[in-house]
Amino acid sequence: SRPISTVDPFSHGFLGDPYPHHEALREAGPVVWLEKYGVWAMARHDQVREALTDWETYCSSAGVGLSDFRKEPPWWPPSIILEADPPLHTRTRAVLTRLLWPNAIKALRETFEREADRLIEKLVARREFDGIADLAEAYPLKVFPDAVGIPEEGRENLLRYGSMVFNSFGPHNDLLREAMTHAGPVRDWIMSKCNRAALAPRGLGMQIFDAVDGGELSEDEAGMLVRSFLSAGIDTTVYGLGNALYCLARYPDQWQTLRREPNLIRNAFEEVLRFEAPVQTFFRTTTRAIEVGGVQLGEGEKVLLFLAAANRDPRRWERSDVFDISRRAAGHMTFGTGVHGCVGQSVARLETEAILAALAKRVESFELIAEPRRRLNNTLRGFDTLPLRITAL
Ligand code: HEM
Ligand SMILES: O=C(O)c1ccc(C2CC2)cc1
Repeated sequence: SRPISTVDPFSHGFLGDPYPHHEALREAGPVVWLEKYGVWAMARHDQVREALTDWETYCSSAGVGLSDFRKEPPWWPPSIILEADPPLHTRTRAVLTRLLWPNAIKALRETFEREADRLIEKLVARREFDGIADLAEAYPLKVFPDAVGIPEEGRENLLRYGSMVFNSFGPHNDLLREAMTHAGPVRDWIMSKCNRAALAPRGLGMQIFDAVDGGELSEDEAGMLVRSFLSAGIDTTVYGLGNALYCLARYPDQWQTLRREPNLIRNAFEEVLRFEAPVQTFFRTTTRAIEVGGVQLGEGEKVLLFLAAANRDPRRWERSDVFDISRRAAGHMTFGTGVHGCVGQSVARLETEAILAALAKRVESFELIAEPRRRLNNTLRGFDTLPLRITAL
């Protein structure tokens, strides 16, 4: 017998307030059958970590969304890194790992910190602003596309494309349909940036094409990896930064601790990622029959991994529902883990830490002056608006 749940994890109700549903899924068993979609769910830390680590049993090449690429045509040409298994994945991942290595991040640090200081000085002068439009979107849309080497005009397409990408990992619901309304022009804009002619000479994008000249990639593969940067590198950090601002405004005592101890900034972002994961879920597909917690999974079955539920599993975390920037937050699943663990996490950390450091130098306190509105998405969790007022130091 297998534990069964009738919950719809892509409904507005679930996406709006997932935590009670996560708790129910964790308590139902190590693996639970989701009747609504005919897929398995794993919500406990141990099972999520195990599935992400065992890429041979739980593969990515059938897609990391609900759709099984072997049974229905993918909506986009599959990513040659996210939606690939070794050996293809090993070669493409090696290129991006080298480009985003700590040395590369050091080269970006000065620029990212200068841009953060400039933006925060402007916002402190304004006193009231929207934490999403004026900060969480504005900053990543400036610094990362600059680093990749694409021009300024048309960058709002990056947000539209992110919404298409992250909603496409879910079912054909209203959120996906809404995201796809202008899919054609948005996709054309994105693909127009994924070639040598569109990229600045020494940016991260052109560095991918340098790997072609070194014989590691084909010209087409290089274009696909630039698409990966433009797909993964913006919306994730926008939602992550927005969630950081929300947590620190919602728990002012944590902000006061952080402001007084800026060396906690790195750990504070890790706790934000654990407590309010911007990326909530990903799928895998079984490559063989396997028994989990006494339950038999068949070959070719989709498994929905609830990263955000694993992050609050009381089997792994003390006071798992408490936002505490002093706890050891390492071990959260929000960057994934194993061979597909986020290759851009150093960029994400650099962006968020630069903003938090710029705020800690100038802001005594900040508060929500109205109820924030959520931006629902099949994969991402975060806000559409975050009305903030700050008090300068
Ligand atoms: C807070 C920000 C971010 C979060 C929460 C995040 C989360 C994730 C997660 C969960 C995965 C694993 C997906 C899986 O296992 O199927 C992943 C992979 C990936 N991320 Fe990130 N990411 C973030 C920022 C970034 C940035 C800034 C970049 C680009 C520089 C990036 C590029 C990638 C790529 C290319 C992969 C695929 C890696 C692979 O499959 O080997 N991400 N990310
Ligand atoms: O390679 C890609 O296109 C890609 C798209 C989205 C992500 C999400 C996990 C951050 C990662 C990679």
